[in-house]
Amino acid sequence: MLRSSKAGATQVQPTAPVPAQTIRFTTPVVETPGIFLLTGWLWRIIRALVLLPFQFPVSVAAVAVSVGAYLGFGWLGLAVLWTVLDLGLLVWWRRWPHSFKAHVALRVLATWRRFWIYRRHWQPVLVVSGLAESYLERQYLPQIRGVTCSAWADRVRVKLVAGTSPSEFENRVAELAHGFGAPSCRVEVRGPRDLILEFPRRDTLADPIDALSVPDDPQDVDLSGLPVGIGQDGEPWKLRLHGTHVLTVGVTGAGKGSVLWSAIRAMVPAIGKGTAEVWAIDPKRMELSYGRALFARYADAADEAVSLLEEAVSAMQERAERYAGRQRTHVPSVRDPFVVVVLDEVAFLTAYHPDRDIRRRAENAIATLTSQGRSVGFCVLAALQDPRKEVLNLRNLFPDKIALRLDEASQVDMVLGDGARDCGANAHLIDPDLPGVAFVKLEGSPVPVRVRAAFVTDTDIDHMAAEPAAAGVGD
Ligand SMILES: Nc1ncnc2c1ncn2[C@@H]1O[C@H](COP(=O)(O)OP(=O)(O)OP(=O)(O)O)[C@@H](O)[C@H]1O
Repeated sequence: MLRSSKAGATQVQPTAPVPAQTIRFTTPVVETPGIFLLTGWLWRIIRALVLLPFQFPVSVAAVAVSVGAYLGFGWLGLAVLWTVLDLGLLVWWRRWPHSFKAHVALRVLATWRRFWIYRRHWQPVLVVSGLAESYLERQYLPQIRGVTCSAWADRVRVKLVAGTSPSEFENRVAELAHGFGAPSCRVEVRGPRDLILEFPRRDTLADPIDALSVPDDPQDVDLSGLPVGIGQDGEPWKLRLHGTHVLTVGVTGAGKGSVLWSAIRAMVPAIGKGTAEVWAIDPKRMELSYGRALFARYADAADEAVSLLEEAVSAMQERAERYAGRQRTHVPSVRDPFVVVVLDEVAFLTAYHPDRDIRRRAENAIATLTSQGRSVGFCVLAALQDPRKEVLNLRNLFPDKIALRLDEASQVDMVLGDGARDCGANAHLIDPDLPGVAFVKLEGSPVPVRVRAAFVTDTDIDHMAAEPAAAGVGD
């Protein structure tokens, strides 16, 4: 019925000119001659063959030597060659396992994963996640420049399509991780159009870490790099306290206590010698009270805590006055020890306490300590559950921050700075079964790295407290 012209409906072919448009310009379709296609393919094959020895020198050499052995000595020659080669590899593996792992095992693994995981899935994953670019009806994909493997992760070096930015990858870390079957993905920008995608193969931080050993000699305590845990790459996580202030943020049960205690533990020899002091504020009375013998000052009630903070401010100012015009940096000594004010749940004093005067005094003292204490050997190491500005508007006075498990995605950038979540610091996705796992920005690393604090048990604290007590700390 509708097809009938009597019904008043006119059928118009989509490509037919509409009456008002008598000439319609369209792009002519020109068929590519077969010779061009063939030449294109030939060029690619020749280029790949020429580049092969440079890209995979060991594999190409192995194939070339095998072919030579076969041509020269037949099957027997080939069998002898491979037997000798295998025995050589066996001896290398048994005798120098680390070198074998770095030069053989991880390289073979990288080649395998490059082709089997990344090359094979590259186009579908990038197209579906929206990282393929189209221009004049042609599709452009970022290129894989290389894949390397470490003991725990694959690092895929990528050349970006001109005109795109790393933020497009940063916004799709979840899609990439799922697409390549990895637990997470981290983006590291190396230079223009050059970035690395890091895909862990397994979680190296899945098992709790026992309290780390403490050096016997106080001289060996490095206050600018105290070992407090392990990084995802298996290297020690070193926390700087001297010359900075540290804010540790995490929901209840995230493991803030383990960060505080690991830092205190790493300082024990210096505490024993008297070149470092811990002034502890413990509003919950649960976290720090166990190791009271280690602390030069301790307070739990709010008014005492504020007095302690004000005392720290006075001591800091007295030291600054003495140093003025004479000394620009602090060197820990028994006369002028490095003082760490450890503040558990700082919001109790600055936001939750009902007395306005307590809140104001606490905030003033913390602001003074954090803004003036660094160069004269005073450090504030604070723990906090809720990083919002309403709770702690002083958070920007802490140069170093640790993001343990957080409640919301938006809190990641509040703690670690803008763009941290885009780089893969998904602190809000940390497994609740992994207390002590955190994201931190380390010196020398432009992107946050995943770490786990060592777990200091009550027994460890007992042992720690025994030695400095003997040395007179806490009297
Ligand atoms: N680094 C760690 N490794 C393994 N287990 C840990 C670690 N840190 C904490 N835990 C476990 O998680 C529990 C909670 O840790 P912790 O009390 O330190 O959390 P928190 O963040 O301080 O919580 P709250 O704010 O409620 O005090 C601990 O009792 C311990 O069993």
